[in-house]
Amino acid sequence: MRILVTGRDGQVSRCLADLADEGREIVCLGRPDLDLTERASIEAAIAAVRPDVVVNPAAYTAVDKAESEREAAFAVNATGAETVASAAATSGIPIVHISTDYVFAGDKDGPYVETDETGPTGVYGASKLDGEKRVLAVNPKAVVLRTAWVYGPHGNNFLKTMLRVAKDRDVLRVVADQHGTPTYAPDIAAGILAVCEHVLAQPEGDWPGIYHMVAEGETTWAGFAEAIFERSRSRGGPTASVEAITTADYPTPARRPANSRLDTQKFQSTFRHGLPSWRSGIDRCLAAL
Ligand SMILES: NC(=O)C1=CN([C@@H]2O[C@H](COP(=O)(O)OP(=O)(O)OC[C@H]3O[C@@H](n4cnc5c(N)ncnc54)[C@H](OP(=O)(O)O)[C@@H]3O)[C@@H](O)[C@H]2O)C=CC1
Ligand SMILES: Cc1cn([C@H]2C[C@H](O)[C@@H](COP(=O)(O)OP(=O)(O)O[C@H]3O[C@@H](C)C(=O)[C@@H](O)[C@H]3O)O2)c(=O)[nH]c1=O
Ligand SMILES: [Mg+2]
Repeated sequence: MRILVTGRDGQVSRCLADLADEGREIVCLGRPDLDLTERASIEAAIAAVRPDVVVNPAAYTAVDKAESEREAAFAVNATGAETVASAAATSGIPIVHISTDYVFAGDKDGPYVETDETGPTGVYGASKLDGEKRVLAVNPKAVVLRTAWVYGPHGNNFLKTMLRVAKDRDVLRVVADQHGTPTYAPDIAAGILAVCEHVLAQPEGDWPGIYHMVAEGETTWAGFAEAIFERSRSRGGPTASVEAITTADYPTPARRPANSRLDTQKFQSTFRHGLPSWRSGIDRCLAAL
């Protein structure tokens, strides 16, 4: 199996690269070689690599900055995603596209299922939602995987921010009224691989569509921070105590959903694969750092 992955230094791209082995070639290409805003660079990459499947985790992911850079966010997350999907479709190649829990408004009581109404609260979520629709419209062999709260050893994420800030401070104020599921990037990469294998094993199967793929369980950002510090402390790493605050106490340019828990039943039953608990990723991440 040969997989073309967009982006080279992203959290998920790097973890996919780590899964390459004999019989599984994983080619990660980023800017300037592959630029989501340059159709020619995508076509050239597909022609050169001749992949069995294309995976698209590259994205504009700066949630707050997107509020003032709407065009840049849509150029990558909406138009760029469409371009990757349509270039793949031209060669009859399936695409696995990565999306986000931030497509939801967050006012549902329970976990969101794939058929629930969307309603992004910010520009980033809106651009990702537009990307999902475009990908599904232009490539009949498209899988859209919505994941959430990604953390891992590579790149920037909430876990690394917490460890960094804890070096200088004893108490961190963290919002406790946004509910979701931290998901470890290497587990996301393994999940993507399971999807690729299924798609190639059953080319005519009934798999195209949207799926929710997050770790087991749920927490809040404050709960995640507490768990990070508990595990870090026990390993002799940086630690701090967490003061639970509300979203109103922590003003940001972009509004985040209060609830972005995702139901993963459809993903698990279709692809016969489940992700480990969000907690179990923390120790693995600290060990890898
Ligand atoms: N991070 C998170 O918490 C979550 C992420 N997601 C989604 O998961 C996917 C992976 O996220 P993650 O790995 O964290 O993202 P990162 O922010 O770690 O990486 C994004 C990558 O996209 C690349 N990129 C940006 N613009 C372009 C472009 N025009 N052409 C080519 N590459 C580009 C970046 O390159 P460069 O390094 O050069 O900037 C970077 O390598 C994304 O689609 C994201 O929307 C979903 C839920 C949560
Ligand atoms: C750093 C920090 C953040 N927060 C809050 C702000 C926010 O509500 C929440 C998370 O902050 P961050 O900016 O790290 O996370 P954010 O950029 O919102 O993360 C999102 O990224 C995109 C790409 C996604 O797709 C989402 O799934 C999600 O992971 O924690 C605190 O309360 N205290 C703090 O010290
Ligand atoms: Mg952020």
